Amino acid sequence: MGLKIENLTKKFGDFTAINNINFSINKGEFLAILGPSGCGKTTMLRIIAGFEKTTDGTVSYDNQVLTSKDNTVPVEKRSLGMVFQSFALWPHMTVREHVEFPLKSKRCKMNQEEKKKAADEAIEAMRLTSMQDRYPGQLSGGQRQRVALARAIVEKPQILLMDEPLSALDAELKMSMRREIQDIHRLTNATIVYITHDQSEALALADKIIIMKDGEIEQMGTPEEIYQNPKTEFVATFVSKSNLMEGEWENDIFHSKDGKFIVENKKVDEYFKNRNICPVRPDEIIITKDTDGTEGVVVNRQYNGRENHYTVKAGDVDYKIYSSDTEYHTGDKVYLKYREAI
Ligand SMILES: Nc1ncnc2c1ncn2[C@@H]1O[C@H](COP(=O)(O)OP(=O)(O)OP(=O)(O)O)[C@@H](O)[C@H]1O
Repeated sequence: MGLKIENLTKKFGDFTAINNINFSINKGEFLAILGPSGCGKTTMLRIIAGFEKTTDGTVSYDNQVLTSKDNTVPVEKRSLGMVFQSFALWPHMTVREHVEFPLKSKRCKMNQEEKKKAADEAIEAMRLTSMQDRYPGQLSGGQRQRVALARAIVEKPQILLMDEPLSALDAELKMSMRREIQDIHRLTNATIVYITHDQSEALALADKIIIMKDGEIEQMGTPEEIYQNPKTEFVATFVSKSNLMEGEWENDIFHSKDGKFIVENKKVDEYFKNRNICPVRPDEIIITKDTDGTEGVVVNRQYNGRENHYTVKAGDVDYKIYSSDTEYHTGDKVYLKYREAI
């Protein structure tokens, strides 16, 4: 077994930041912990790293207890690499000095030749060879984060902890750095715990995702399970921006309240069926002029290059719809239907 968290609870005074969490992932798996601000993601990561004590419960890796209420293996004795949102680089150290820094610790058992080889490999893996003598002030944001990544992997740690490593970068750079993170996972085969509040990042990178809310796990699963088969309203709306349509389920067929929006052949969790709700993603709704759908009015339209994001008001409810159709405008009367998966 890789990383195992059992009955983990963390209180700050009377406030419970982590409430009795349990999960495990295999060695070499990439876990993303996804949730809104304040849900306890960073606290969880800090406990796994050993920066923070627990109030209750244990963290183990490879069947060795790293953290429990009474006993904590010091951070420097854990085989960990860490990357933070802020990069955490020192202005007076070159790229190479940053990457070599972890190798100077007493726990590093490599000889000089092995250390040089490890630094060379990490620098090359992060494509920093030509700039290894530069200082952080002479690097772009993406290059700085590559230095932080090279430093994190130079000791070949078993566990890599990443706290929103891409959130300080602009949108385009974020996309290209995802490749870097995937390469690191492939090269190191480390067990990765990756904190983010960006749904698309978690879906794109992780083998498993945990959705956290108010210090608890809402759902854990593969990206496909989380996206296609949410088990709570929070997961449905937070991850895939689903509309929560009210109506009635009869066996496997859903009818909206007006009877005109009919959903068939969609896998929906019993949780929603029992509440007579159908989560419908914005890309699963078609806007049409055919009058046999649910009637509404376009109240907002935003073009994002690939598709339009429409808001359609039907009764009291605003529905989000992503569509490649450009012909509808604010104020238009339209009808909504379910788009079955092809
Ligand atoms: N040292 C502390 N003392 C008191 N409360 C704390 C402490 N550290 C965190 N908290 C509280 O615990 C909760 C969880 O914080 P945490 O930093 O883990 O959230 P997060 O999900 O990482 O949020 P963000 O995405 O904004 O960083 C928050 O309500 C926070 O105010």
